[in-house]
Amino acid sequence: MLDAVIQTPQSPIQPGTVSTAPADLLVIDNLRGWYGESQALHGINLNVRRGETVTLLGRNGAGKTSTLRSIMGLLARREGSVKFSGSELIAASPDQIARRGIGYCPEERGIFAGLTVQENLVLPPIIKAGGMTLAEIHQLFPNLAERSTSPGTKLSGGEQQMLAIARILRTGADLLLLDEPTEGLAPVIIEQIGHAINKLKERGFTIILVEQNFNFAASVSERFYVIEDGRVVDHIAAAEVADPATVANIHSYLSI
Ligand SMILES: Nc1ncnc2c1ncn2[C@@H]1O[C@H](COP(=O)(O)OP(=O)(O)OP(=O)(O)O)[C@@H](O)[C@H]1O
Repeated sequence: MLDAVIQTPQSPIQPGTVSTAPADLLVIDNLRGWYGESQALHGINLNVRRGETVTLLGRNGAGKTSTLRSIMGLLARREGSVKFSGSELIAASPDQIARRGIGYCPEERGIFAGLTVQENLVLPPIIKAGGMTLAEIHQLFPNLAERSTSPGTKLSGGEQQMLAIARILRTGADLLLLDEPTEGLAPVIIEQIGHAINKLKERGFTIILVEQNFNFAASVSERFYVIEDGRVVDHIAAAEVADPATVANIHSYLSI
């Protein structure tokens, strides 16, 4: 575990500097974000390599959702640097960011209740080649194929979550931001979501996950960043999670 220096096996990063490793799909440097006058992010530094799944851990109010929203340009004011595929996005609009290939699945899922599963699924525009076809999405989430004509109001929480993820897979986005995909779901559904995320990893998607469910996060992630008070305070590689002392430390960060 690393406190003062945040680093990954292939691309060491000193705090406040930007990695230049070619495999880094996303590099965030000293990201600060505000809601009105209130500052939520005080200097986030992290990097995500192409094909990796990285989880942001931390207590309620630590700044995990705000980090995802900042990546998408959804905070009214943000400063610092967010580089995606080498291009700076800090001044880009949410629309421009989505068109670059970043898909956001918010905690509240945002399913349109009056539309059917199929209508929800085809609503977001395809922004670039390489997205999944409807047949591939139905293979990944068979429940959605069965519920194709059901209105959003009739879906279970698990089905809504599957639909929320499925919607961004068609668009051609290659970086997926998933905010608490297991929240409020039964263990059997969480298992299905985990299975789907592992399939997406196999397909080469890069994923940033926000999770309170550490056991779930550990089953799909290569690395973890711990966020406290709008800053990254620790970085943990999956291999370290085998160490009970590391797990105890993570639980202390999460107050569980
Ligand atoms: N819309 C908002 N307006 C004002 N302050 C906000 C807003 N959303 C979040 N905040 C504040 O920003 C800080 C970070 O919140 P954030 O939602 O990013 O935390 P989190 O780690 O995702 O926690 P949670 O799991 O509770 O969502 C908190 O102090 C929170 O109160």
